[in-house]
Amino acid sequence: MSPPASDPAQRLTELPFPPVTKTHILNCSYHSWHPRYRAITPKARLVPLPDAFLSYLREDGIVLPPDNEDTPEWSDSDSGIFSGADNEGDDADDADNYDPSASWRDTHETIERAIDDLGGKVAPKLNWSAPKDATWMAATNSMECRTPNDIYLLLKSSDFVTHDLEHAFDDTADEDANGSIQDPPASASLSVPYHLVLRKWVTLNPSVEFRCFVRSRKLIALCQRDLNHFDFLFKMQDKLRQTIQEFFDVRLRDTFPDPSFTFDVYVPPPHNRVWLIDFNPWAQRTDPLLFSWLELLSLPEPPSSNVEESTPEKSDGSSEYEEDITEIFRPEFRLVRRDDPEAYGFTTPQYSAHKLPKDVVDASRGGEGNLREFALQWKEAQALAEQQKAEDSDDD
Ligand SMILES: Nc1ncnc2c1ncn2[C@@H]1O[C@H](COP(=O)(O)OP(=O)(O)OP(=O)(O)O)[C@@H](O)[C@H]1O
Repeated sequence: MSPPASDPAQRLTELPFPPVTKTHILNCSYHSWHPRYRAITPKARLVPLPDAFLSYLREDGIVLPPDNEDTPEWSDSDSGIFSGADNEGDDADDADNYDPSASWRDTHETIERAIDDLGGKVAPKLNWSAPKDATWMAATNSMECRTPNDIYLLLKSSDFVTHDLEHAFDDTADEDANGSIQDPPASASLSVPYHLVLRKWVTLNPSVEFRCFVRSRKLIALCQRDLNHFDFLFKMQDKLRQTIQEFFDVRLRDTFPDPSFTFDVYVPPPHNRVWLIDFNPWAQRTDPLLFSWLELLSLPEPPSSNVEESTPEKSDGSSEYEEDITEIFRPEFRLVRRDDPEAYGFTTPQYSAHKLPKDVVDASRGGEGNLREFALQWKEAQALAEQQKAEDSDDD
């Protein structure tokens, strides 16, 4: 679940969302739904996270535990981002001895074992969000992680993960014992059972990832997740829609705790098996991709039986042509057409708002290593500026 995309036009409109509660958000947390849907998700391990690990994630700067097997690929104590095993000089002696994982060693070891169990390569996420916005920090330029340190680097660099940690219950209401809506208690975020989700790494083809929208237990719409044009999808649109509809009817419609939600799926060739990737709440914070929330809230709903009730009757009460004139509701399935990317204004890469300003990146050209180092320093400068601002406002 990424932080809400800013859509000023939509923010100006009061959207008629039903209240979103803490329970709705928790129902979409991987640790809540995974036990029920384990058989239809890619193989994964969940590691419960102790407070000490959460404090580590929340700390400024990126200090990685000593990596005893390899020399760390990059280290720079001046940038505030380094591996504890690779520093020289007086100041660095302290860093040499410093192991941030000392207070959560068990967790570190559990993560190591889980990576092994999953074949040596994993895609990490927290309860709701994957660090998709931080892949530029990784040597692989992807979310593929082979060591615990690969995972910590991605998690600590990601704004999406920070959103899970600090803002999971933003804009939610809570129900009291009588079922009426209240403001959430200030300490709400303390009660999240945080988990690290490690999914066995599979090379997914982004063209066959889809987001599906469910209102009142009816699948009303679906669309691509990757916003590029893929010609071949148009030929198989009906088959994909039918496969996903059947998957929803059999697996999710009556089992997900909320009546309205979104889910993401992967439908690899030959497109007759569906993998569940994720759930998101029926809320403005979920990216509606090729739809707008206003559309999703007002799209017509299918009749309950999926059958048009107005079949004319013969005098004996039967309806001879019922089969022929029955209308089957089909959820609206949007694909990106050839000219859409420009028309919709999404030619900029996804998540770019969470990366660095283009000028800054351009100015730092000169090899991937330099760019990464420059980016790290830039992040640290930003953190220092924030800290200075906070101190200045305290002085006032
Ligand atoms: N097992 C896996 N191996 C490799 N890549 C994966 C795996 N599972 C998911 N991915 C990729 O990671 C992407 C993000 O995963 P996921 O949807 O769980 O993250 P998210 O943060 O919840 O996303 P959103 O905010 O869009 O809901 C997926 O679109 C998919 O491309």
